Amino acid sequence: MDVDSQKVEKLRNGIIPIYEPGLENIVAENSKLDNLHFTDDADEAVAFADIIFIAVGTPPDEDGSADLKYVLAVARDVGRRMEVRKTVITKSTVPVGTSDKVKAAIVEELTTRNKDLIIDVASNPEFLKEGAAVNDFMKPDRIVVGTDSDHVRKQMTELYAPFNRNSDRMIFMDIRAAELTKYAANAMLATKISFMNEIAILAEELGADVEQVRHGIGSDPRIGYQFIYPGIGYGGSCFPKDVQALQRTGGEHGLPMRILDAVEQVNAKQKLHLVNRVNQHYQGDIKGKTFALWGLSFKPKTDDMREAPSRQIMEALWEAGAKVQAYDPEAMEEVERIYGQHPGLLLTGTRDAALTGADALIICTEWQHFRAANFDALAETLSDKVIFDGRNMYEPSRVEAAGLTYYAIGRGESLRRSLLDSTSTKG
Ligand SMILES: NC(=O)c1ccc[n+]([C@@H]2O[C@H](COP(=O)([O-])OP(=O)(O)OC[C@H]3O[C@@H](n4cnc5c(N)ncnc54)[C@H](O)[C@@H]3O)[C@@H](O)[C@H]2O)c1
Ligand SMILES: O=c1ccn([C@@H]2O[C@H](COP(=O)(O)OP(=O)(O)O[C@H]3O[C@H](CO)[C@@H](O)[C@H](O)[C@H]3O)[C@@H](O)[C@H]2O)c(=O)[nH]1
Repeated sequence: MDVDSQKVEKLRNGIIPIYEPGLENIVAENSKLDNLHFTDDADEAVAFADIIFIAVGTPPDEDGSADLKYVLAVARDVGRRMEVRKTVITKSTVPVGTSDKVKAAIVEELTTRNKDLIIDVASNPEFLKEGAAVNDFMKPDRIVVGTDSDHVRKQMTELYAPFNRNSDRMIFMDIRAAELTKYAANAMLATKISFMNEIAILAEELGADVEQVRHGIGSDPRIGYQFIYPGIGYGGSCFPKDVQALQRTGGEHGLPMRILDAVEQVNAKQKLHLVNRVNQHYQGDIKGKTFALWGLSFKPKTDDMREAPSRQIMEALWEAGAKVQAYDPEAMEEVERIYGQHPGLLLTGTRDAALTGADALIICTEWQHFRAANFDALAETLSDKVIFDGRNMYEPSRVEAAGLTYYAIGRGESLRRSLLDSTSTKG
């Protein structure tokens, strides 16, 4: 059930409104098997379901806290319509205490209607990653359920049984602990990224290669290889808003979240790090330059542009009078929706078309498709023979062997050579 009727209509016709690998087949198969129905009619949805998941958006409010208006609207929708006992599960990422608010909103509606029905409200946060959503859902590393009801415990165990066969991944806990678990998980992952980005900047200054450091520390299982890739800052619809919401929650309880303050500050700076390198390379004058830009979405395998670092990078380049020729395998439509016919932006149909007439290349998203690059051809095409790589896609020596200047993130040695190179080119 979605209030966006156009989305519902598309889904009914087998059209997936977002790009998510593997989703189309699952929707088609289960629609065909009559396992899956789409509706914009709340009456129909509430009457049909024993268990109702609330999975609507929780965008940041003006003060950074999570805006609960959509979540509470669903709660009221349920309270206005339920005629028998229901279980309502909060799947949206919501601050601690929200399940109590959801229950209160439902009970208020029931009271208005003089109904005395049992309502169970529980928390079941979602941990999937965009671009890997299907696999993360089918093979979860944990299924967190916050509840104080044996009835819900039984329902959830039965519901998740098909995804829980190999080993028991159900983790039952208190509702408040479940709500906090979601924020703590995202905040920890964002912290790993900002930590690594800070180390990367230090590595640049010290002439060390952060990719070697990453291997060196990731091999310690206490640290692990995941989420220590330096880059141009974390984006997307979750980390930025969830870090902010947790900061806000701490603040409300007189507990400033000092680590998260730093995580956010480092991320904000990191998003402009590559632009600073561009300016440094061109000694502050990029007016009239044309930059090819590969990758626009906030990460590969999605068309999601929410908080994508590419946006800030493009906007900074336009501000300085440069033009952008951009290509992304999936996000072009979304970029067009956001920027319309921007005079500084040309969207090209292929990766190579973005290079035509460009002075330099900037890489914002590490789509697999960009890995196999022909550096000799790039050196021929790019008039200033320079690549600014925000995702450390290539081995610096290979790029430089083609006569290109290569800036990556935290690769001090290559940076040192690049800076020497650009100084000598400019005499
Ligand atoms: N996107 C992710 O990868 C991800 C992963 C884990 C958790 N989450 C959390 O899940 C929640 C949803 O995220 P999203 O990215 O899917 O948001 P979204 O904004 O893309 O989608 C929310 C949908 O809810 C619909 N909606 C709004 N009000 C409604 C109502 N009253 N009844 C029915 N539908 C309604 C909207 O029309 C929209 O289609 C957020 O709390 C987010 O933090 C998202
Ligand atoms: O080593 C890394 C890993 C990620 N990122 C960046 O971090 C952001 C988020 O990436 P990722 O976590 O893979 O994508 P999301 O789909 O936003 O998923 C996160 O946010 C979801 C919504 O809450 C959670 O469910 C997931 O568990 C959590 O990983 C992106 O900009 C990535 O480029 C890095 O810079 N370095």
